[in-house]
Amino acid sequence: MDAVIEVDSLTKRFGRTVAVDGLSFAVPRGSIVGFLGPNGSGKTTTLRTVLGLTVPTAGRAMVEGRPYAALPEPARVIGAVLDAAQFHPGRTGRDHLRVFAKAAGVSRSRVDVLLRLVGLDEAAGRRVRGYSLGMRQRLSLATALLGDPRILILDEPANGLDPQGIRWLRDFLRDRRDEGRTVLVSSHVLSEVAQVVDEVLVLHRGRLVAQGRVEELTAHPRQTLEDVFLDLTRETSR
Ligand SMILES: Nc1ncnc2c1ncn2[C@@H]1O[C@H](COP(=O)(O)OP(=O)(O)OP(=O)(O)O)[C@@H](O)[C@H]1O
Repeated sequence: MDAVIEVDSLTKRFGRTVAVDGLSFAVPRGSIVGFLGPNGSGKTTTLRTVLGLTVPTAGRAMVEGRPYAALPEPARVIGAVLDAAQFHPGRTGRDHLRVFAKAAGVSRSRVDVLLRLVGLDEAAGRRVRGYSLGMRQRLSLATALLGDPRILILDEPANGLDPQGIRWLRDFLRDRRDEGRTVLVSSHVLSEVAQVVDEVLVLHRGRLVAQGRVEELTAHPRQTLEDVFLDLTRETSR
């Protein structure tokens, strides 16, 4: 397998909390992988480690064979939407992207390409303070794509989106995959991503409890992925 992300025996402790507990997995190139688990199961911590934002207690996370910090042109390799991005409310969507494009050494012309791609071209001249949550998510996605990265990491991108927004997001992810990109997308609500993912990783209390293609995990014809997920992550209160 041509793995673009490899997590190897990763452990992260915060004081006495074990957020990630000996986690290993690989993400194949050109796939959409769902990173699933209930609240507090360690998804964000893992994704932050892949992006070099959290230092592991033990183990490692590699991107295209190197730790994030050793990537020669990280913006061209991996783009991320981690949490509801912070936008300057008085800035227009276009200005927001221009500021980030400049910082990333990306040409201004790419800003308009991306605004069209995420369907914000008409709203680009409006201030972000008037944007809906869905529009902010689109702007975050455009920001993550500035460097034309081969890999996208999205932490709970469907949070707060309405059904149209979720459908738009699914189509958007499929289109990125069909361009040959790899997407690792986390969610604690399985139904948001079940239709679009090629594979899922199910996390529970910092450990991998299942990994595989959706149809492999739902061996029984009447069993849905939701059933499997709930079974695997029962007694989740922590
Ligand atoms: N900076 C931190 N300091 C202390 N504890 C932390 C920190 N970050 C995460 N944790 C703890 O580590 C555990 C895993 O958290 P994490 O955010 O990785 O889970 P998650 O699966 O992303 O959850 P959610 O779906 O709620 O975002 C939780 O118990 C959390 O409280």
